Amino acid sequence: LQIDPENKPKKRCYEFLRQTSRSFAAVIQEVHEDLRDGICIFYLILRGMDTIEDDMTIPIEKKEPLLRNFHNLIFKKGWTYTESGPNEKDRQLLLEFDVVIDEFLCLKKEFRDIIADTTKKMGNGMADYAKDTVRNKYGIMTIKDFDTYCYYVAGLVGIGLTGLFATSGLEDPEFDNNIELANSMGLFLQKVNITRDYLVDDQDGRKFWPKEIWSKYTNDLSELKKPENATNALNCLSDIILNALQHVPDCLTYMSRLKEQTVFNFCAIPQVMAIATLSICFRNHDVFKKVVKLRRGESVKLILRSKNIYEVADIFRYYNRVIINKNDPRDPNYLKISMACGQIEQWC
Ligand SMILES: COc1cccc([C@H]2O[C@H](CC(=O)N[C@@H](CC(=O)O)C(=O)O)C(=O)N(CC(C)(C)C)c3ccc(Cl)cc32)c1OC
Repeated sequence: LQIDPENKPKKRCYEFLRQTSRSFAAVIQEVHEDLRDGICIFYLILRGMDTIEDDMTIPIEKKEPLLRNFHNLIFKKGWTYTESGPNEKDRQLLLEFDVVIDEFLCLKKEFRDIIADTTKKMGNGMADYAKDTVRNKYGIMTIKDFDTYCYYVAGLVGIGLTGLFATSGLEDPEFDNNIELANSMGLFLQKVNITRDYLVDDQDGRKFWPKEIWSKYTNDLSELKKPENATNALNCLSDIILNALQHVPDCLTYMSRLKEQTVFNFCAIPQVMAIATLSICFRNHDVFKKVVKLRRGESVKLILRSKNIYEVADIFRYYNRVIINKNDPRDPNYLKISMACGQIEQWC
């Protein structure tokens, strides 16, 4: 029997975690030990699938079965993926994916079932979108489409994590019934990322902003970045931010129901970063010139403050006010924005 005293595979998984996302890795490492490994492995499996979905060098004939089959591949000891493109950010993770699989197989069965079920649904959703040429050519069409896409890539993560929290015993077993709220946790984060990443996605030729929104302001999403379209660009930006803001009450309700401190921090930190990012993006033309990022000092302050629902509600109220103060009566979305912010103000 070969015992690995320091259990190197597990260490290696946390090294991958640190490589993929420094700030978030630190938050995961603080999570209660009954959930830490489950969340770390879940995160790496999702990262692996996301890397395959993002890799434009993989032909759809190979990508589709890979994604649809990923929930089985995570049970295949020794499996790795060696054909990902040269510039793929997480190439190393896929090259050593057997390490992730070994750790996944050590998780308790309830965790394996939840992770495998989430991976299966997400893999099929990603495959459906990857092969849909209409969407690839014209991007996401309707707001309903937008919510469906975000459900597959982010809502399912919130729902899967909620299952892990409930199964671990650290949160209410009934916590599992907050499917809608868990979905909102994912949709809010994903929509903020899609809003912030306008330029990066435009440069990669990807259109995530739904046509039902941008077609009110331009004939082509890419045109919004031109200086002569600045007014339409800012009003379109308000429209998609309005869409994201509608998930905030659900996210606050979800967080108000969490009991365990490290689970709360793990959930709250990305949410406060998201509302801060969204408020900085609001009516900020830099969104069409670069990737708008929070200053380091502000992020650190937010991380230190997100300790309980009162502090988190305070933070949401503050950034909500930033949006209200920047709201412009000449913006066609002016009234809807003030209504959405009014709702958030009320919740807080
Ligand atoms: C209850 O639900 C959650 C509770 C806590 C955290 C997350 C969510 O937060 C990170 C936070 C994160 O990864 N932040 C990045 C910042 C960035 O992406 O710009 C980072 O800090 O590097 C995030 O963004 N995503 C990616 C998706 C949104 C697609 C799910 C994510 C991916 C895998 C996992 Cl296991 C978790 C999350 C939750 O998921 C909804």
